[in-house]
Order: sequence, then C-alpha cells, then structure tokens
Amino acid sequence: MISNHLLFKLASGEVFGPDQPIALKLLGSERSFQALEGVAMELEDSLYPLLREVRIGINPYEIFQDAEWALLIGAKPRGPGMERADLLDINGQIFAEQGKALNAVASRNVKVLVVGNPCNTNALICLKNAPNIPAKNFHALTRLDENRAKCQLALKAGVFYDKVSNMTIWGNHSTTQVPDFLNAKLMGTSKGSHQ
Ligand SMILES: NC(=O)C1=CN([C@@H]2O[C@H](COP(=O)(O)OP(=O)(O)OC[C@H]3O[C@@H](n4cnc5c(N)ncnc54)[C@H](O)[C@@H]3O)[C@@H](O)[C@H]2O)C=CC1
Ligand SMILES: O=C([O-])CC(=O)C(=O)O
Repeated sequence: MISNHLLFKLASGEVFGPDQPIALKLLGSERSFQALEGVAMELEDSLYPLLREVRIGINPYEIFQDAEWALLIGAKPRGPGMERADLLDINGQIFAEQGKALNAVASRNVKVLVVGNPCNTNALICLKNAPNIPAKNFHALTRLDENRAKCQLALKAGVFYDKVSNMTIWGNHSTTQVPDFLNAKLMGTSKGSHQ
C-alpha cells in the first residue's frame, strides 16, 4: 500500500525535484511479483518525463546494483491486536538479507530509509549487515510520529498545524515512544502557558 503511493510521487518528481531524472528498480517477493508487474505497467503508461527506467525483480543482489537510494518498505504489516515488535521474527530476516545485498552491490554512498516495522530495529539490523556502508546513511521512518503529534495538538487546540512548532519525539516508533508535548509551542507560545 505504501509503495503504491510513494512510487508515483517519486516518478512525478515530487520527491527529488522537477530536474532530477529517476530510474526505479522495484524489489518484490515471489508472492507479490504479479502485482509488481502491474505497477510497472502503470508507471510506464503514465509517461512521466523524469522516469527513465523501470525494472522489477525478486533478487536484491540484482535490484540493488549501484542503488543511490534504497527505500525499504516491503514487509509484513501489523494485524489486529499486534504490536510492531511482534513483526520482528518475520521482518527482521528480510532486512538482514537486504542489508547484506546492499553491502555487496549498492553505491558506497547509498542512503537507506527503513519503513517496514519495527522500523528502528530493522534499520539497525540492516546497518549491522552492511559494514561497508557508512552508518550515518541508515535511517528509520519515524517522521510519521512527529507529524502525528503535531496534528493531534493542533486538533486539540483548534488551530491549523502550521501553528505548532518545537514538537520533538523521543525513542522508537513503538509504544515506548515519548512525544515531548510540554516543550511544544502553539502559535509561538509554550504549550504550558497557552490558554
Ligand atoms: N515506519 C512507519 O512510519 C510505517 C511503517 N509501516 C510498515 O511498512 C510496511 C509495509 O506496509 P504496507 O505497505 O501497508 O504493507 P502491504 O502489506 O500493503 O505491502 C507490503 C508489500 O511488501 C511485499 N513484501 C513482503 N515481503 C517482501 C520482501 N521480502 N521483499 C520485498 N517485498 C516484500 C508484500 O508482498 C507486499 O506487496 C509494514 O511493515 C508496516 O508495518 C507502515 C506504516 C507506517
Ligand atoms: O501502526 C502500524 O503498524 C503502521 C505504522 O507504523 C503507523 O501507522 O504508525
């Protein structure tokens, strides 16, 4: 679901800008390969001026060859009653394998963004399996939590969310996370002193 949204933003230039041509190499699993073929056709049908190549496959050692950016999304999502940590057994292996493949064939300066949950732990697993890529190039997608906290404060205060600033989140993308709303500011004033 997430990839389907992101791919069309990447192809249209919304992510890397209107002057940056892009080659998309899409890694799927055996089970999802038919769906992947469909997505590739939709991308080709769209004739995006910046989209120079679409390639699909299920072997990370082929798909990650010379990659400059690796957006690691493909993984199992939570089911009802599950915590993100419950996905570790299933998804952890995926990111160990993908880390090894990145280490072997990607650009030495590849930027890696791990989205699949538990994203912080998976990012660490990926990093540990890719010792030849700088650790600073690995990120876990926790921006969602900052956005979420900003939106919740804005809704509560009845203001648009551009009026919320200084909102920080600490910790994992998980139930142990601490959104620091005490230091957040609403319309430039501290939340604590705002009426
Ligand atoms: N960090 C964050 O803020 C967020 C993270 N997530 C996580 O992102 C992941 C994807 O979520 P959705 O797109 O909603 O799931 P989805 O189930 O709609 O799509 C996942 C896709 O990954 C594919 N896949 C599974 N194993 C794979 C592998 N080894 N290699 C390549 N592809 C593989 C599946 O066939 C499926 O097409 C989940 O782990 C979810 O928990 C979801 C929302 C926010
Ligand atoms: O809740 C989930 O499992 C998906 C996710 O990470 C989020 O929306 O924060």
